Amino acid sequence: MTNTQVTLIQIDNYGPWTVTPEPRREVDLQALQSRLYADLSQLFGNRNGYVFFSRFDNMIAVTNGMTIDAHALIQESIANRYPVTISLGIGVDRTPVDALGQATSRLQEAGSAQDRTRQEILRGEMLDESQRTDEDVQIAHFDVNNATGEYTDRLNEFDTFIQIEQGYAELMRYMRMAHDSLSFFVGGDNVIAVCSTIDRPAYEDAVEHVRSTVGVDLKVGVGRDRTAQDAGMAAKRALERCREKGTAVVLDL
Ligand SMILES: Nc1nc2c(ncn2[C@@H]2O[C@H](COP(=O)(O)OP(=O)(O)OP(=O)(O)O)[C@@H](O)[C@H]2O)c(=O)[nH]1
Repeated sequence: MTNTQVTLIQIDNYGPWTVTPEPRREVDLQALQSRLYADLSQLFGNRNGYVFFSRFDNMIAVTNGMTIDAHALIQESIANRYPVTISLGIGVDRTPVDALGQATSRLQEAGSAQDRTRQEILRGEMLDESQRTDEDVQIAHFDVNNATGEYTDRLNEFDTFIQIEQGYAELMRYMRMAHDSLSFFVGGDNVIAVCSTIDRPAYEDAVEHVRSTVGVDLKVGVGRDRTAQDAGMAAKRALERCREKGTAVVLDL
């Protein structure tokens, strides 16, 4: 049974900051957002967590095994290096969506994302060490079949992007609605889903749903472990076995 610890990362009062004292250059905001994502990816990654960029002003991390002190250190490190601060809300639940819901409530209860006085909130529930098991995190790594031959080598980059994004949009909605799971585009033709306890037929249904709805062919490798990093690596190895065996779904559970 999965038990996911999710951290919502929110830049404090970012909207007003982007236009104070007047609108800041968009290229500078893009550089700030991508550097912040890169740093958070490394800071959480060094502690076996995964960070996904979602909207960049908000990011979602899977943080099983990370303590409140580890979160506080990351928060301090960002405040020391950036012109903005971050708030962190943490939740734990059987499904990733419910864990994110709890993490979100912690921040919403503390005030608005655009409240000048709501800064560097650090609140939430953490998995107790004694509760943790090797089944806590289930990660599915989805990949478009032959994206290079079908799209990259045939279409211009924008039309390729539309195809990949359509597959992603359909998959993220399906996994959210049918399985309370969170799917994130991670570049190229890859989507990583943080899942609830899902079995093989459900993954087969997800792949079939995306194929029949938007015509994008996927394969998926699934892994499970104590941390996002270990489950994610197991998923990548399972995806390689999809390639070797020519099958759509390989579970390493
Ligand atoms: N983020 C991320 N990107 C990847 C990964 N593997 C491949 N990519 C990206 O995805 C693109 C497509 O690579 P593949 O999925 O290996 O190629 P493909 O043409 O779809 O071939 P098959 O997947 O074997 O059917 C690559 O050019 C990379 O940009 C991965 O593990 N993570």
